[in-house]
Amino acid sequence: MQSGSAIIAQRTDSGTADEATTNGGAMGNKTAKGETSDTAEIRALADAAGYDVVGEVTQNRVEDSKYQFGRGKAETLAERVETSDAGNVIFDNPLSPQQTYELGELCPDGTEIVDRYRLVLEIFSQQAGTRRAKLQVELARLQYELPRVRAEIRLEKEVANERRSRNGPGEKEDRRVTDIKDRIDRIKSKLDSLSDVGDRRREKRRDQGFDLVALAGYTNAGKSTLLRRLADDMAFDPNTHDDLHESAAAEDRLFKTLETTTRRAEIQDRRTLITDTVGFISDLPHWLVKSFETTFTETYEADLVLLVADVSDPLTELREKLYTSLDLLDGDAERIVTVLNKADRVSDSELAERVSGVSDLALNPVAVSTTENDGIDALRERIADELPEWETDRLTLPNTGETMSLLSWLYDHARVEAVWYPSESEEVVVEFAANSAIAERATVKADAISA
Ligand SMILES: Nc1nc2c(ncn2[C@@H]2O[C@H](COP(=O)(O)OP(=O)(O)OP(=O)(O)O)[C@@H](O)[C@H]2O)c(=O)[nH]1
Ligand SMILES: [Mg+2]
Repeated sequence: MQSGSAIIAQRTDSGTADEATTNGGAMGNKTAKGETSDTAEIRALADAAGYDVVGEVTQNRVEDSKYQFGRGKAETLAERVETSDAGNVIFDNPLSPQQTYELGELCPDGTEIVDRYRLVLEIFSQQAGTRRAKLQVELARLQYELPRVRAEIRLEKEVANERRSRNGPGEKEDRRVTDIKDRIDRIKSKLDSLSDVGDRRREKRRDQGFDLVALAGYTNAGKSTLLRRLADDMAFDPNTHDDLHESAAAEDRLFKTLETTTRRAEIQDRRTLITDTVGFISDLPHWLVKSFETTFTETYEADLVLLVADVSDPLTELREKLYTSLDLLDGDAERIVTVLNKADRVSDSELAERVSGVSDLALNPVAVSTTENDGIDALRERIADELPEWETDRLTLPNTGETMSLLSWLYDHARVEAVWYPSESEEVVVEFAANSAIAERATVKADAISA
């Protein structure tokens, strides 16, 4: 038995986020009157894409191959669309190309049939701001289209064969497929070159003594808000750090963040760069997740991942979201600290219940309220604890100008613990702690001075 649901919706004029925003409470236990929790997430997604939802139709039964719903339900849906005068039907589940076609035939002329994947693509393309995000969305869209175009060609061929037509679709349609494939290849190679840039940038940042922290988690968990809370207000040189932005946009809306934003934060005495990433959601197809690979790479290659979750979600939902997030992180992330955010929305006993209820998924989670600035200091301590240990090193150098400039380089890139000038010698001794890249470079520099 599978449950299917569809919502009937109307595009708002602007199609933009702001006007369509309701609170993200559209999810889970916070459902408004008249909507079932079954449709909460698809409603929130529709809202994020700029639709006004005017009704819903749900059914519990085995999926029907023609309409996804059984015929009776599909007809009810079509009638409801007719009377509500809405132009869109949005299915929570993916639809096959045939189902999309059949539903289009059944509903009033001009009704747009949208499924979950297409809806997510719509949101993504509205949100994509940077070149990389645009390319990723375009890649996802082409990958969505490819099997559909293939199916369309198959259907056309069948129809042509039935009519015994001699001029059935041939080369021309095949070209539609090759066109899409060519575009996919081109976009992939562009993205590859952009991710090389990302690799080099990450390398360089480690060399500069930064620890890399990534924020990950379900959409609307509060990642961008937390980034702003943790970050220093320091402006960065846009020439060397072209993905560092003053702000990470936060809004109570699904998929607000579609590209990575990195900001600098001093955590205890560690200089970190914290990167905000695209939010997760369940039931996303593999190709869609893959198209955001460059975003995920930031997460995999970070020294530490903060997995943010909304602790005010009911326990089952919280568990599902954590599970989805961990699954997407795919065991690749080395160190994960789970942050249970929005603690201000639950009572102490509810919080305790959630913490013990997720103990198999999240060991020692940190509960915080980002908006109330509660628990943030404890989180900072925890981050500092979990970052890879710094090496402690001692260098003995001649007391020269070159040594002084190495010393000032160390002040910039490491934590200088002590400097002393042993009497009876013309030497300087410096003791410092640093990440391995910095410690290695310091040794190389010191060797050059002593040689
Ligand atoms: N009550 C409460 N609300 C919070 C807290 N932290 C964030 N929020 C709200 O949650 C909503 C979502 O926050 P974002 O920071 O945009 O969430 P996100 O995880 O970046 O979302 P995506 O970019 O879509 O993945 C916003 O309305 C925030 O104001 C918190 O500690 N308590
Ligand atoms: Mg965000």
